[in-house]
Amino acid sequence: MAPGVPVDTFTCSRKSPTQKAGYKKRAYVTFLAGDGDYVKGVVGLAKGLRKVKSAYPLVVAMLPDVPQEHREILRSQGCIIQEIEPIHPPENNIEFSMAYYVINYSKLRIWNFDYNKMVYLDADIQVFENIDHLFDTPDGYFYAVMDCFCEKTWSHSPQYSVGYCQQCPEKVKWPAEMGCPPPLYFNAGMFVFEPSHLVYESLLQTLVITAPTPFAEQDFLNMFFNHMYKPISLAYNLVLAMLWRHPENVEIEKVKVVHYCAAGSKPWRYTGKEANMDREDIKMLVAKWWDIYNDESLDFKAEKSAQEGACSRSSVIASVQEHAISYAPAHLTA
Ligand SMILES: O=c1ccn([C@@H]2O[C@H](COP(=O)(O)OP(=O)(O)O)[C@@H](O)[C@H]2O)c(=O)[nH]1
Ligand SMILES: OC[C@H]1O[C@H](O[C@@H]2[C@@H](O)[C@H](O)[C@@H](O)[C@H](O)[C@@H]2O)[C@H](O)[C@@H](O)[C@H]1O
Ligand SMILES: [Mn+2]
Repeated sequence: MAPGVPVDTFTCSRKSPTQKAGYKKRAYVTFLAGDGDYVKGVVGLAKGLRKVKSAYPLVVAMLPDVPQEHREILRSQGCIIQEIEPIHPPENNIEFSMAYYVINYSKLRIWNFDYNKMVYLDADIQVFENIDHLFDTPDGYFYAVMDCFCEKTWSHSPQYSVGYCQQCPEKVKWPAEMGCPPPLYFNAGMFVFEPSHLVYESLLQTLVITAPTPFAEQDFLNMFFNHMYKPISLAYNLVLAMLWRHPENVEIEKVKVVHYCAAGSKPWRYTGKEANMDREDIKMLVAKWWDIYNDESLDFKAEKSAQEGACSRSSVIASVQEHAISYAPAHLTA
């Protein structure tokens, strides 16, 4: 029998110099797959976070099919590249709302990252005001913004068939004969979470026994985290369709984060031809995205960061700034 190993061999944990007691490893994280043009979204996001002087880095969870050239572009913009392997859903004949959603299950790898708290942002998101205070939300919850069921992409759902939307639950009430209304449902383009190897294992074990559904990993995450989901204000993830579906819920001057997820709204592919894309507010938001993308003063400057060192001015400011987190209005969390 092998000689007993002293118990304390397993209990002592050697901390790296930066991992001092109480040090919280935090970062924004996005996801990049394929050799297409979403890399422009990540560049825009990296520059947007720099423009608002975020104190935290942007990690890119990257699939193997991202070309070397795109990796270099993102490294040159100060992104931290974290290679991940794809995650495919169980064998199925489901028709996803968008065929490419099948690869979005790979997002689940971020739960296995070595950070205490992260803010996930899709690559088609732009941050126009500093949201670092989200890292100070109380632990133990899954923070995200409530989605809308009114777009045609939801035509498969019972909500869409009865005309019900959680954004206006009183407008068309959920029919009593259909039982309880669906649980609050978040858009998975932006969320605040705590990576955990235990949760990661549970996610993967649950995934293999869960039949895929039209909104792929977004549906899966809503099911998995339903018990700890805490809705936060639309200001943190303006799903563009809200502008024409629920304008009464949108205070555009308070919006900090814009999610270019409506059909035809990806700024780097924008033509203005799809439905609603000729709206003045859409044109303004697309132009705002391009202003940041084209602003060379926002390009990453390695030497400047090195001089500022780890404790950059913005990280000191971020650590002392107090911010009230605006949660979703009460009527939306009934
Ligand atoms: O070819 C693709 C498609 C999607 N994505 C990533 O997957 C996320 C989710 O896809 P998308 O934002 O298009 O979904 P939507 O929010 O529009 O439904 C994107 O933001 C990207 O981060 C990617 O990297 N390459
Ligand atoms: O893989 C499923 C995707 O589902 C979500 O996008 C949808 C959703 O918001 C619908 O409600 C809208 O109608 C639709 O336009 C939009 O594309 C997430 O943004 C994305 O990150 C990803 O999880
Ligand atoms: Mn998106």
